[in-house]
Amino acid sequence: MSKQENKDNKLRVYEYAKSLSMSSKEIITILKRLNVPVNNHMSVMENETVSKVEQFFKDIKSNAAAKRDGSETSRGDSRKPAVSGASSAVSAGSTQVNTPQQNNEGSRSGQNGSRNQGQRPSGQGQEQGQPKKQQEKQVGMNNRNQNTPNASGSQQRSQGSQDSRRTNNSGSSQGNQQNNRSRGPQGSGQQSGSRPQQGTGQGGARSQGGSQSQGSRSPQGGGQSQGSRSPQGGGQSQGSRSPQGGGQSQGSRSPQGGGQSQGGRSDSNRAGGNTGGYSNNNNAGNRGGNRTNNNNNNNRPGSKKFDDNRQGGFRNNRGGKNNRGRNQNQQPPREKIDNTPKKIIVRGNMTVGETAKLLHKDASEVIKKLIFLGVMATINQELDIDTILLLAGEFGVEVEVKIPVVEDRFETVEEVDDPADLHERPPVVTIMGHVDHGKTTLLDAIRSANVSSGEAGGITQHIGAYQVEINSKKITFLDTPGHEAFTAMRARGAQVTDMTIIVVAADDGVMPQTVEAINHAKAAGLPIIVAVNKIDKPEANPDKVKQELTEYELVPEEWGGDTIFVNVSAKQRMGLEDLLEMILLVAEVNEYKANPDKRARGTVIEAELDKGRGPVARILVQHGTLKVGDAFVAGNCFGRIRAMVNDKGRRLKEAGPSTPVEITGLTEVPGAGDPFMVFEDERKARSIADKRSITQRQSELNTNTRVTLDDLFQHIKDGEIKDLNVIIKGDVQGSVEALKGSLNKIEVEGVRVKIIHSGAGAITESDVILAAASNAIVIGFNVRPDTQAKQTAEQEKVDVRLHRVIYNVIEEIEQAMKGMLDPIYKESVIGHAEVRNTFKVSKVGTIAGCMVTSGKISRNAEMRLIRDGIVIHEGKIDSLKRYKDDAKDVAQGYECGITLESYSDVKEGDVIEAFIMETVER
Ligand SMILES: Nc1nc2c(ncn2[C@@H]2O[C@H](COP(=O)(O)OP(=O)(O)OP(=O)(O)O)[C@@H](O)[C@H]2O)c(=O)[nH]1
Repeated sequence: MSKQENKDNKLRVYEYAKSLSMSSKEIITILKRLNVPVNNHMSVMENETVSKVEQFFKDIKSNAAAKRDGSETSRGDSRKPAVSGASSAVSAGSTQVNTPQQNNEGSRSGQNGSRNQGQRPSGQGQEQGQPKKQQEKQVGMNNRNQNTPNASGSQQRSQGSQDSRRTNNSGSSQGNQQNNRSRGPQGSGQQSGSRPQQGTGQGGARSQGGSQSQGSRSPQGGGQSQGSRSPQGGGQSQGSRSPQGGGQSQGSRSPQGGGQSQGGRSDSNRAGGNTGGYSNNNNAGNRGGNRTNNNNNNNRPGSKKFDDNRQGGFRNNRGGKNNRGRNQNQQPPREKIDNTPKKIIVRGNMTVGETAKLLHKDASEVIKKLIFLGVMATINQELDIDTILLLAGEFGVEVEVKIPVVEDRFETVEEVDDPADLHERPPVVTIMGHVDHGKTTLLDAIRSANVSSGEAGGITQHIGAYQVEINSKKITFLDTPGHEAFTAMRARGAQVTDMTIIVVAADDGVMPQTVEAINHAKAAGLPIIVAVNKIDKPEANPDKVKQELTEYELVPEEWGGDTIFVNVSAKQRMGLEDLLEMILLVAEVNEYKANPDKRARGTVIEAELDKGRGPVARILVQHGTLKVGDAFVAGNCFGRIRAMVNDKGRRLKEAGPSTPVEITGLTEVPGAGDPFMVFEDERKARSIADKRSITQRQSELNTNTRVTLDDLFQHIKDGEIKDLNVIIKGDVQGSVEALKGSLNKIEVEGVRVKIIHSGAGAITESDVILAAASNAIVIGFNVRPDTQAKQTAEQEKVDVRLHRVIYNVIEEIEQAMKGMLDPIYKESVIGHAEVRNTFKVSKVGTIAGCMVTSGKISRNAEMRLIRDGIVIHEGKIDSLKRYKDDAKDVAQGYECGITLESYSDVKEGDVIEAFIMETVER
């Protein structure tokens, strides 16, 4: 209406486009698509044409609305307002209306429903009910615009409502904030405003609206905005519009403004703002400032489509370019969406940048937080897991640390189970003690006692470990006699035992191996039970044993200590039950538990190649449950459990924690103490086993297993050497014998010298080869290796020691065995200084005025004076000065004065080379 009525009463494309906040080109395109002849932006749009365009919009709108309705139901309310806004925008002519509504929906649930409904219907209602096409057009436009203020704006125009706009503006200006807030409403407000203007009788709608939303506001405000929306739907279509048309528009507008302004403060304001609608929007958009703008902005993205909210934009345009400008300029930054993850998974150290990315934060933000935590870091700096944990905590992000399992080193991975998954398991017990104190007899006695009591037939087989049952509780004994197996396993990192029974013969008392066993058990941190054996013997003196053991901090309970002592006779089978009960008591106290509900893991106790069955391994299941058919890795071998038997010779299908079993199905024979673990399938097991053997081979290659005197002590310490193999070559047989005699007497820390070969004459290549084969060192007394021997020794890394004094040989070997060889020193040049001047000072000598040309000169360094490439003096620096001050160090590029200790023949051009002697690690 407005445009047509305005000016020459002709609506031109550009005007129409402008009224829709669209480009002329867009309208032309639409017209062409509708097969309406059009030349350019100045072409006149007949009513019929406008109707067609509006119908086009409407179609799009209804299609989109239908789609959206479908999708909305599925999406639910969870959508973010922005998203909904966009979708609504897309949805066509009614979009703007929708948009606001949706926005509202997002923000306020109450209004939404009504608005939406109102809006859509309004579009339709208008068309149907409006007598004039123009109205329709406007409506159509409104529909588009409806959403936006534009629509209303256009209407206003038509009605000469400019004044009202102004008023509106004023109103809106006041109510801006509100308006702003009520983005959605604004849209709707506009519509409503516009509709009435259109004379469609929206007024009625308004009145309704008034009642709806803004009871509090002025009826006008409320009536307008809401009326327009929800009512629009119903009200409009039903003739309520017409009556309201003019009166409303005018009346309502100005009041609207008022309503807005007032409303602005209260909640109703929003409504008011909304209602104030178009004006508000305009104002809001323009003046209203940011929030409104925000609304607009928010709408904009969606509004790119011609249906959109943009229309609101048109108003803005109308309101003045400034508005636009403002809107644009003032576009406040979009609210940052907090996309901080709830939880992150960390698999190791990460740089600050990587961490920031994971936390969805800017690196700068992370760096700030780190500073706050006292960590100064750059973006590329690596953060350890602890720091990442701290950092994530600061952002309220949960961290799951998942260190990738090095599968081929599975024995190094400690498994942590949920305490709820842990179940009691039998204790695993080892028996240790001095030779002949009765370990084997005791083990046999316990086993046979148990067998005879619990097992029919009593046939047992030796599988390296066995279980006995007492008081319905099981105890697992490792029956590898002596402590060797135990210590060997420990040396391999296998901790299989829970407690140790130290057997001491009551007639013999504490002996060296008793002490050794105690020390081993203590080193492993195991509880100790002392079994005082052979009490059947008349000369047995258990108290003496107790007394002796107090020296090793094993004090019986009756004497105030906490060590359990049990008197037994393995031979007579006395006290065995007491011993077993005590074991259970210790187990109860220590609560040995394991998770039986996972794949099995354990240790190989013994393994051998059985003629009939192939490789057989006795293993102790320590975690999880081992099942027949499980694929596994044992050491560097793999296999699939073919059959499994327990210590009683019974076939088992499953074996839980602390169960010793003998398994078949291996491809090779693993070593005692090898770790055992089940894998998901045989292929995996094979690849893990392969990797393990490669790693082992590599580490074997890397380690120099050849013994030298320099690392002898280390080998001794590691328990790798019990005998130091030596080959002696001397000038004469007499000196060789003398040397042999002396070396044979050396024994340090249980390690002895073992002479594997000796003779008179030079050291030959065959001596060196023998030494290499038997991991020996070669001692040459007054002899030298021949050239070939020298080369082979270097190649084979055989340690050849040459001496002229017997005493020195003995001392060197002894020191090496004690790890007390004199340290080796290496010279390290630290800098050079060039003498530029010399000054002779009485009592001081010659001061060399120098320039440090490389490195540094240190006061404490040793020096050599070089003249023309020849070392003419070696000694110490006496004094080092910078100007008049003593200096500790003078760095490159600085001048200094140097005097040398007991040497004053320094000349210009000489070079002073400073060096220090450094200790070299053996
Ligand atoms: N009288 C008596 N003799 C016992 C008792 N226990 C073991 N013996 C005897 O002591 C000797 C050594 O017993 P073993 O069980 O072989 O001792 P061990 O500690 O296992 O010995 P090694 O395996 O060599 O370390 C045997 O002759 C047993 O018969 C006991 O309680 N009373």
